[in-house]
Amino acid sequence: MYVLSNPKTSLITDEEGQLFRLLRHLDMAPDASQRTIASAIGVSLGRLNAQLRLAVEAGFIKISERAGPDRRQRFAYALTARGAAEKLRLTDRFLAAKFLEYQMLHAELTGTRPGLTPLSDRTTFMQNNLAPIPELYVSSDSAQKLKVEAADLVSWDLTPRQICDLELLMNGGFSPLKGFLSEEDYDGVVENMRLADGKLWVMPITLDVSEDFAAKLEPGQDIALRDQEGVILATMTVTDNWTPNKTNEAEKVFGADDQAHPAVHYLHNTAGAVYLGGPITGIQPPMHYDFRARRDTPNELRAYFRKMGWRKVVAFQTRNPLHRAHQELTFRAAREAQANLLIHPVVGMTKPGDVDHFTRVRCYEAVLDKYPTSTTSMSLLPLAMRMAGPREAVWHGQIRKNYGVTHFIVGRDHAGPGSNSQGEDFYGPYDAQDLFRQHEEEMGITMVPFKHMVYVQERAQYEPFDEIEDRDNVTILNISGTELRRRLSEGLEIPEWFSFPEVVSELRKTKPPRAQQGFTVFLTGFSGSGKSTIANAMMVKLMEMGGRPVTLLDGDIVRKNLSSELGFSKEHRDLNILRIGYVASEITKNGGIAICAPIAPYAVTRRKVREAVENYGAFVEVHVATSIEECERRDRKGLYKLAREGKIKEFTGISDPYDVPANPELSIDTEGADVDNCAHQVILKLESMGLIKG
Ligand SMILES: Nc1ncnc2c1ncn2[C@@H]1O[C@H](COP(=O)(O)OS(=O)(=O)O)[C@@H](OP(=O)(O)O)[C@H]1O
Ligand SMILES: Nc1ncnc2c1ncn2[C@@H]1O[C@H](COP(=O)(O)OP(=O)(O)O)[C@@H](O)[C@H]1O
Repeated sequence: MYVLSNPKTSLITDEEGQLFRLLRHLDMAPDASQRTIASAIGVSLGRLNAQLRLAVEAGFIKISERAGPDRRQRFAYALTARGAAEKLRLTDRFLAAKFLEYQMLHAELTGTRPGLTPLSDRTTFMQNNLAPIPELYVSSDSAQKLKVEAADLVSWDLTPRQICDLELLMNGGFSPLKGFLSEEDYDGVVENMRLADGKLWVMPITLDVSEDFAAKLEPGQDIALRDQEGVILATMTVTDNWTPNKTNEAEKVFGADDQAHPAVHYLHNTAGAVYLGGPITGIQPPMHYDFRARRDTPNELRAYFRKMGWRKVVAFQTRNPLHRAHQELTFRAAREAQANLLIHPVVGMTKPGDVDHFTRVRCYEAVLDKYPTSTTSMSLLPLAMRMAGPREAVWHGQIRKNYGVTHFIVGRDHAGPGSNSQGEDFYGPYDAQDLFRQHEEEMGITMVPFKHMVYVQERAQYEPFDEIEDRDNVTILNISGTELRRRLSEGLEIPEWFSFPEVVSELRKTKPPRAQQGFTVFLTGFSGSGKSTIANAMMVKLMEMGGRPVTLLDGDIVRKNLSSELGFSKEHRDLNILRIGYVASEITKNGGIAICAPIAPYAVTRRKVREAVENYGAFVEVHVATSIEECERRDRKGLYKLAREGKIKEFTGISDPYDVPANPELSIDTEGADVDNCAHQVILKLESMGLIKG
């Protein structure tokens, strides 16, 4: 048994010291022989043997037999996931002990008390924000070994948000966290923004999984964490496994259990029911193929600041394209703090509906040219935002501190989630600044607060709104995010005082005016109501106009090709409609027009298709509202007769349900109008929605 010291005190026992040296050596040089290890860590062979035995018993290392003639090299030793976690824990304690030792020695030599800032630079050790920060990765040799070992473990396939969280856990961006929160830490964070040991931490970073997955696990079991391609990124020792009270989490962390808040919506609809907690052993970072040169870990940024001699750095967090107001704000912040500037945009996950990060990074690169090159830098942060306003601001500050930044800009409504279900703001415009201020000192990063910046036409410059004394005598201009989106979607002018032409041109490329974007027309109604006939007429009219490719996904045609194996049970109909929805959303995403004409009898499924399409463009639901009597009278295919005779089962409108659309964009009465007129009604609707130009 190892005698481990009390983690609350900084003293380290001899045994811990030896264990640390052993684990460190095996991390750097797995497979070394006993002789090499003994000489590297300075112990006798006999003593090493005893140590190895203890470490194997504790599950920190594993022994394998090696083929070969040399008896002295018969065994190979390598770190296990548990050993790697133990090494990380000891590393922290070692650092703390060494710093304490340093401080005491410093105090003795300089006659000062420990904890005081040293009197002269000569005796200052490396500036706090520039010293390397502990990561959770093992060495690349050990990673190779652990990967093989982890292949036998139960695996969890990480969600996109968990991949973002894991990357920042592993690279030190979420320091002091060493893994996904334990239940005790989670409770502390939710209730009073502190970990169980009292350290400030405001955001629950939890590994949410399904109930089925959680039920398979034993306490203390190691699991492999894989990315969406199945690559093992880390292992985790599951120490905690619990069902959280999500309502309480929503109220305490996000301010209300209101699903208009994107993170609350995620919590209830996307996150798994059970949380797992435990330490992480990092094997490799998630792979990024985009903008690799613009991505830095906390240690890489710290090294960059060291190299550049940047002692003070002010960071600007953003999830939006930079416009002139932001540039002015960042200039002023850097001037006020007399610091260098880091543009630190989030490229992990932001608010649903935001401009995608590919477009944004191209915009940032265009704006970067307008800053003095030697004073400003840009780096991309793979964070999954929660839009938690005040708590999010503090979290952002802690993360930036880990990245070596000394100052942080907090503006109006920092990380605001928009309006709640009553149409009111979730947080006050300066709540984030207030909470940040309360914790600023403890975090060790200084806030640079900013008020709302507006453009004063007479002086042709941006000014903080509440500092404008002659407010009544000048013209104040401002374009809100909503107004900007409207102008972009309608192809209207965006003035130069608002944004840089390069940025506007990038945004226009990604978000062309509505009349050039893709969209989906979704016709629904009984069999024989006229869906296919109207759809065909519309397709011809749209093709005559030209400009965008038109694809018809008719019920019959889809059933012949995409869904040939399906019948007419509820499950099969839903599957059929979701497939149509998926294809339509892809067409819409790529700028085409999709016309769908299935019966689609279920409202819930139609709603899912709407949501999928609306991620990329407009969804126009058209109810072809021909009565069942008229459809039966027409009985074009003779199916109604068969249905009445019971020869076709589950026939929509006869022996199967149809949910009449409650709020379709258009409802057509085919009994009082001819086909051409019905198709024309749809065309007029598309025109009124700005989707086609008249
Ligand atoms: N039981 C039953 N109920 C409804 N319809 C039936 C059934 N059996 C076969 N058909 C024929 O299949 C066509 C409907 O397929 P859909 O893919 O549009 O249906 S659904 O949306 O998946 O419910 C439908 O074509 P349309 O007349 O073009 O609507 C029918 O011709
Ligand atoms: N105004 C109208 N719009 C569409 N179809 C109509 C109209 N008036 C009569 N019809 C007839 O109704 C039938 C509709 O069949 P179809 O388009 O195949 O319907 P669905 O695709 O909904 O099953 C066709 O025979 C069509 O000529």
